[in-house]
Amino acid sequence: MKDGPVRVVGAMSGTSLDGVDAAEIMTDGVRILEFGKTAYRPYTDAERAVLREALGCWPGPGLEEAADVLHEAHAEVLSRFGRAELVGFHGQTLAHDPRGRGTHQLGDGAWLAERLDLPVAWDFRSADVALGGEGAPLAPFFHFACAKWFGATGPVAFLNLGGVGNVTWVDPSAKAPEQPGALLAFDTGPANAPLNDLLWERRGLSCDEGGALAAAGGVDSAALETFLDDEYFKRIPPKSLDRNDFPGMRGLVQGLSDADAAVTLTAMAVSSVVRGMTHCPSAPERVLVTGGGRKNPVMMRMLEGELDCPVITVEDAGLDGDMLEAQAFAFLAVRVARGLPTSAPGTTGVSIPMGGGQLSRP
Ligand SMILES: Nc1ncnc2c1ncn2[C@@H]1O[C@H](COP(=O)(O)OP(=O)(O)OP(=O)(O)O)[C@@H](O)[C@H]1O
Ligand SMILES: CC(=O)N[C@H]1[C@@H]2OC[C@@H](O2)[C@@H](O)[C@@H]1O[C@H](C)C(=O)O
Repeated sequence: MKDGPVRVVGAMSGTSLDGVDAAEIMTDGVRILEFGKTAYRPYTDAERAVLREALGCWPGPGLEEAADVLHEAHAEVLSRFGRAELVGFHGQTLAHDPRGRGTHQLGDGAWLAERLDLPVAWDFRSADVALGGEGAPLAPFFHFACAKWFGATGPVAFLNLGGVGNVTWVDPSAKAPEQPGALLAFDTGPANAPLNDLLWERRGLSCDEGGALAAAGGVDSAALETFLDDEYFKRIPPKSLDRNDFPGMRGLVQGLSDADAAVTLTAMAVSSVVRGMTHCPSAPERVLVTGGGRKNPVMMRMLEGELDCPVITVEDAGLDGDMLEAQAFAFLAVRVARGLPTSAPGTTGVSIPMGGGQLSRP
């Protein structure tokens, strides 16, 4: 790849299974020069059902239909961009068990490279897991570049409220993200996934739009306490989660009305973030919220009430909270192509800073 900044497009299909986000940035893999075009390709209900069916599966036969759905959705959304130097393709996490069977992102970057006639960086997580890391979260190196981009002067935290929640504490005075002490990142707990699953099962809806159902309910504090007793919250980070790692959550809200169950699951997401923040090396000056949960006013109000530092959205810092993960995998793609590290002891717990990912050329 030529030296200096390049135009790169990243694509992410997240754990909430809503669709594919894609975004272009101009970067040298260290600094963000410019944010560019973005695009979103929602899954149809039928496509989502195919992907849902594949959740929990490890590589092997039987995933052809899910792979077709994923590949075609990506090919379509990525065809909306002008010619880029490189594509970053996260794929769809189907299973994540870093201390056991590994991590599995559905999607073949070599196929996509042929289809788009472009180099594709992909399989971002497995090398980190193979070297003893959690394989997630990986957005933190990009969060570091974002903090530099908007000129943060003191520690800040990025909080992603997707299907799963994750936080990145950033010290923007560090020279590089792989420098010891620059970053601490980890998954906080389940965020929107259990809420979406509840709404889907009970009402055939994809999410609690605007937190409307939660706003009408009351938190069941016994269920919340039981949830917070889980040993995950005591574990020292880095640590990561699979989408369905808290299977007992459903049972905890089973006997509750729809509204009480929704607000209790919302409170569980928020309380796990609040617990998580106690692991940060110092109180951040601000928490910048990204991901779909920032559009849920009940979740946001609870966070503001429970965290003792200002809570803002990433938009307040000039960023795009719908596209941050797609942009992250564009940024990481350039780091993969240039042999730069993509994870470090503070982000995935891997023993030394390391570069993951594969690069496939057409
Ligand atoms: N207007 C809204 N009201 C309530 N919830 C919303 C709204 N918009 C989005 N969400 C929630 O945010 C989710 C999508 O968030 P996001 O796109 O950040 O998840 P993801 O990227 O798939 O997940 P992850 O970051 O775990 O990979 C939706 O499934 C929904 O639960
Ligand atoms: C294994 C996996 O896909 N993890 C996702 C998931 O969704 C949110 C959270 O759990 C985070 O750890 C990660 O995604 C983001 C993009 C990351 O790697 O930073």
